[in-house]
Amino acid sequence: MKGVFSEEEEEEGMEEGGSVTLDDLKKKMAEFARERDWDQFHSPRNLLLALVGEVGELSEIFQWRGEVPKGLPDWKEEEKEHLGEELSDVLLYLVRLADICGVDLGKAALRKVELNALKYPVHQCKGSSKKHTHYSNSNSNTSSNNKTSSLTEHSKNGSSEGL
Ligand SMILES: Nc1ccn([C@H]2C[C@H](O)[C@@H](COP(=O)(O)OP(=O)(O)OP(=O)(O)O)O2)c(=O)n1
Repeated sequence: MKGVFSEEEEEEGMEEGGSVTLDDLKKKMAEFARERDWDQFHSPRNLLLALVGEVGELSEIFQWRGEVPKGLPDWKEEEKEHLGEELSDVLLYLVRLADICGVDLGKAALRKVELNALKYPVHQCKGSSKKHTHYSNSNSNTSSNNKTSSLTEHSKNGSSEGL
């Protein structure tokens, strides 16, 4: 990875990946594209297609292997390295797509986690992998409008500060 990170970034620990933020990746991708005069190619549609292509490459790694144990204990180092590369391609295109579309991905994802928690209340779905529609008769917060207003109420109560 030498040469990819500035001295400052290496000191901050970005080289080790420990403290990398979505904002760091967004800036890296913007710089990567600008340096190559590739902003012209990084349109929403192109980035979406590139993202889907990389999801396909990621899927190929697992294709035909059957279920694999968590942590991938039997995989060779080079197989895990390859997996890391494909996961990264997906993440990088996703971060770039969000940036080009003017979406704050970190903020949107945190908000989505809150919405998910409202859609899947612990007391209703603990230990069950059923889709939220399974609970829709007993849960009035299933329409998207209701979800949003519930989230707003939730935020007002101070449970989702900063979202
Ligand atoms: N127009 C492009 C082309 C590439 N990349 C960056 C983002 C991805 O992280 C990576 C994708 O590069 P490749 O298209 O070469 O795909 P792979 O790295 O998967 O290589 P290959 O398809 O040979 O397996 O490079 C980019 O930002 N914009």
